[in-house]
Amino acid sequence: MVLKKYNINPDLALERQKCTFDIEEIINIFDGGKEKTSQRRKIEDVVLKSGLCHDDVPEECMSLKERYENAVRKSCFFSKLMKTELQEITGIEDFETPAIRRIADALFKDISPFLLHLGMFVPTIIGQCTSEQLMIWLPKALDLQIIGGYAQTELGHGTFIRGLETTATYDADTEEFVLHTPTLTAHKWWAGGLGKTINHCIVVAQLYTKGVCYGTHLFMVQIRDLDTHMPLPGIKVGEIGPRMGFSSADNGFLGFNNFRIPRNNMLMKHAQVQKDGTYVKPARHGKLTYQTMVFVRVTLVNEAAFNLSKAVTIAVRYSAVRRQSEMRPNEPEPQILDYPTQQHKLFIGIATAHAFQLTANWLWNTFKSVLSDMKKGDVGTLPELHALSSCLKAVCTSDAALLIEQCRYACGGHGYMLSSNLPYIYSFVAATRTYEGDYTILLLQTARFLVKAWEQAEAGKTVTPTVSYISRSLKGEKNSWRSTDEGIIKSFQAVAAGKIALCVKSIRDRMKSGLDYEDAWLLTTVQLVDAAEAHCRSVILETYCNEVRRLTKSSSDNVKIVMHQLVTLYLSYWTLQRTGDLLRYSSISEKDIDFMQRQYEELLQHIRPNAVALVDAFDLRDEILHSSLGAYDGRVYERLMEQAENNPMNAEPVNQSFHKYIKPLLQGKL
Ligand SMILES: CCCCCCCC/C=C\CCCCCCCCC/C=C/C(=O)SCCNC(=O)CCNC(=O)[C@H](O)C(C)(C)COP(=O)(O)OP(=O)(O)OC[C@H]1O[C@@H](n2cnc3c(N)ncnc32)[C@H](O)[C@@H]1OP(=O)(O)O
Ligand SMILES: Cc1cc2nc3c(=O)[nH]c(=O)nc-3n(C[C@H](O)[C@H](O)[C@H](O)COP(=O)(O)OP(=O)(O)OC[C@H]3O[C@@H](n4cnc5c(N)ncnc54)[C@H](O)[C@@H]3O)c2cc1C
Repeated sequence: MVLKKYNINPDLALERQKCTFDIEEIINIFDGGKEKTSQRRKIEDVVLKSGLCHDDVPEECMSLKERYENAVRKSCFFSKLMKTELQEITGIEDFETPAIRRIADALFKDISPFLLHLGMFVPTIIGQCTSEQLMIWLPKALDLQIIGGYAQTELGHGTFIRGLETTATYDADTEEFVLHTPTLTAHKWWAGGLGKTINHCIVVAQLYTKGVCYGTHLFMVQIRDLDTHMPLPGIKVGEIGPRMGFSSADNGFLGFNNFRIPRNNMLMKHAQVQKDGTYVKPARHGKLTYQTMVFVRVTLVNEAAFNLSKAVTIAVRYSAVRRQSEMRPNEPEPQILDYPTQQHKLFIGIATAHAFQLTANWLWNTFKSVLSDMKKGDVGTLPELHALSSCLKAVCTSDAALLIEQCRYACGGHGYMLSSNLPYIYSFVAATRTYEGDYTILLLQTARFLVKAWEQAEAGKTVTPTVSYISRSLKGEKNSWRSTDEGIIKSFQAVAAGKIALCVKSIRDRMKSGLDYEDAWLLTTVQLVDAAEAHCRSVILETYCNEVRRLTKSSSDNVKIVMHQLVTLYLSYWTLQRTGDLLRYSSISEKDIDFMQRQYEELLQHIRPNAVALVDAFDLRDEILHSSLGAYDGRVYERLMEQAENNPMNAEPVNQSFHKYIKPLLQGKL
């Protein structure tokens, strides 16, 4: 749609006058510097001027088939733009640059069928291929001569990768692998782009050679003819059907009937099958084939932050424009943003978007540093990265989904309109809580690491920095509550340590009563998930505080103040959410809790004048927000009416169903 130009709504104009800080300063902090901001804006200008974002009818009014076809059209032209103008004008060659990710949302209100190509296919080639394989596939994939996806999940198994049923059996006579789908439940299911778009696919299958199964490995498989796009003989492929979201992309199913691929199509950076069928196991770590999942989990923390920033921008701007009820009899209706309960719903969204964005950046740097260790042959830091990326992916996507839904509640009935964009944002983020490792499963992975860390610390060994609080707790350090940043973080660490201690005790007690380790673990999993979540909270709180302090060192005082107000709001909010835990594991008193409650309520008032400016500082263009409620000019009612008038349902005054059904019904002739 072409966005009509309106004058700024006077309420929003007044809000912007109240701002106490330089918005540009905060924008630069989150972009990573002035230059990055200007580079991002340049990219956005190119894409927005390209005309690619235009739809003749609103996306939500198209049929599923039309939505898919429209998204393919845009993906192709956007890919061309990335290869040509964007590279030439900005000098940017990296598809994963955050600026490309952000502006992609101006094209796709839902998602691109090419997402998995860039999000998983290319990263898997980079992470799992030998240098020879890389030279064959990477240039083609980057140049989009081949388009790929990542087919791991099956109809019967998603979480339990070791339970996957697809087989890849090596035939030494022909030097080929035979891919086969032995059962109904072995069909690949869900892979993005698989339904209709891609011609290549990374397939995860159980490797058999010389009659022995060596577990799951990755294979590059061409599934469609490059010219006709017809499925190759031996391949059964299609779309799985309508979903809650992801409607403009094509999630697919895939079955193999003894389908042959060359030996060299096994991705052999870590494990190999030699020509005679001899298996060479990975030299360093058994789970290196899971690396793409770790990469995506890291990027999903960023997705949580970005999508939450969109939702809260929409809801805060709307709340500044919307007037409802009265605070005192006969007074004019206030902006709903003036209600403390509305501020309570929304300001935590702003603070959380900051917390997650800074945590995402920190996690990304940790990921890069672990990759560089691994390149040198050191896999020692991988378990901690796995534990961190697992819990952060779980907690950040889950919190973001809840807060986005809260933003929708904050917009009342209008938030329910698809044109608000809140339902799209929610259904996208709700899926991220499940895919790439379900919430519970990933927290249990972190819990496994925490219990091991506890045992190591008990044995007097040094543990990694993110769990060093365990050693302090084992040494008998008692928590004394202080309502400072450091004090609160320490208390949250005490909560995590207390919960891990109880898990360890429960497991041991259960084993003493005769259970084996597996059963003792299983019966403790409710507590283990809880302990991993508590650990994750302490990591987010600490990272957020540290990063704000580091990044605002040379900022103006006003930016320091407002950024720190948000940090304090976040710490107070979580303290109040977790009073039960804190009363149990820290020395917090009822008086302290009263103080935190008052501090929290005062902070809502302090932040209130800057609320609109703070969401403006996410610097999200209207074309990215796609929202009738959240546009920069605040012309909510004009846009809602515009959307209604453009609704294809209103193209004819009387719908044909009246003549076909209603009239005959009215006349008793049906
Ligand atoms: C033109 C178009 C424009 C668009 C452009 C936009 C630009 C886009 C660019 C970027 C955007 C990025 C966004 C990306 C979005 C991507 C969309 C993704 C869609 C979804 C995809 C998927 O879902 S793929 C499928 C994912 N599946 C899963 O995650 C399954 C979850 N299950 C598991 O991971 C495992 O089964 C599980 C870990 C649960 C258990 O594994 P198991 O082998 O059984 O291991 P276990 O016995 O429990 O543990 C043994 C041991 O191993 C350790 N370990 C386990 N996993 C890992 C690991 N990953 N790394 C390291 N170590 C691991 C574990 O801790 C144990 O250790 P020890 O305790 O023994 O020491
Ligand atoms: C939109 C979307 C896109 C996707 N894209 C892809 C893709 O491109 N490629 C791909 O391969 N896959 C993809 N997936 C699949 C996704 O990775 C899986 O759905 C996800 O990993 C969860 O696995 P599952 O569906 O088997 O859930 P299940 O494992 O069946 O989980 C169901 C429930 O059982 C619980 N549960 C399972 N095991 C345990 C356990 N051991 N202990 C305690 N509780 C347990 C879970 O917590 C959950 O509550 C996609 C999924 C979605 C929704």
